[in-house]
Amino acid sequence: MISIRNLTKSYGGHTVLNRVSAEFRAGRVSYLLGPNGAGKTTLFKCLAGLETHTGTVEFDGRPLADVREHVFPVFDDCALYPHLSGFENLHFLLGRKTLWEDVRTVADGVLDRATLRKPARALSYGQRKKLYTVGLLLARPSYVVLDELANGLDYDSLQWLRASLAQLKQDSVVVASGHQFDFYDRVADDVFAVSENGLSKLDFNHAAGDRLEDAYLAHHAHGPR
Ligand SMILES: Nc1ncnc2c1ncn2[C@@H]1O[C@H](COP(=O)(O)OP(=O)(O)OP(=O)(O)O)[C@@H](O)[C@H]1O
Repeated sequence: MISIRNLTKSYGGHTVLNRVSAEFRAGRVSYLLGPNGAGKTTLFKCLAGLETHTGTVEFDGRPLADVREHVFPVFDDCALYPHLSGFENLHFLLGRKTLWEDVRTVADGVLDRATLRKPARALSYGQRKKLYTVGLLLARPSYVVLDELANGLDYDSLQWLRASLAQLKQDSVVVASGHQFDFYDRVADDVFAVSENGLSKLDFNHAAGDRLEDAYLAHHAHGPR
């Protein structure tokens, strides 16, 4: 579990998150929704130790410093070393050499060998996203933080990503954000809204047919404005 307690993050005089608390549980995908600029990426940066903040973040009761190698954050830009090949970038992401045979077991046809041999600067936005997802599937980290991973993926890749997230969450805490409600409708187990400096858990049960758009609109109508 990832536990956040009274986390506050400000940039200069602008408070983005004000004393927010939440628990993201293992075996579930915790999905964060919220308008542009609400603070989703900022929260993820705090979870990954990339921003200073007040309040606490614990990973199964331990501070980030103790578990850092088990935390795998993926940000929207999917930063890669541009002059290195896809394979070499996987090496850096995983801390070990990665063979095509390893990739093939998880890539399921969405990323081929020739693409991984190209320098990363020649990869499309969607291919970079898929490279990171392959890295995740091979690393099997305990804590996964995904900022807009589904952005830019084609139809088949989205089906693969959905199945990949279902696999990943079996032994991980997965926290994700993104604006594609129709994709996350069948991915999200727990839903949190980031708005007005706050973070609140919404009533949502995808097994009962709940829709994220309805949950979002209800929160928007009745939540803090
Ligand atoms: N380094 C920074 N310095 C100053 N302000 C920042 C910085 N990073 C983010 N902000 C501000 O913090 C607020 C939250 O930004 P953030 O990127 O977390 O939003 P978001 O919810 O991820 O948005 P989106 O849905 O557009 O990705 C915004 O007002 C943004 O301008």
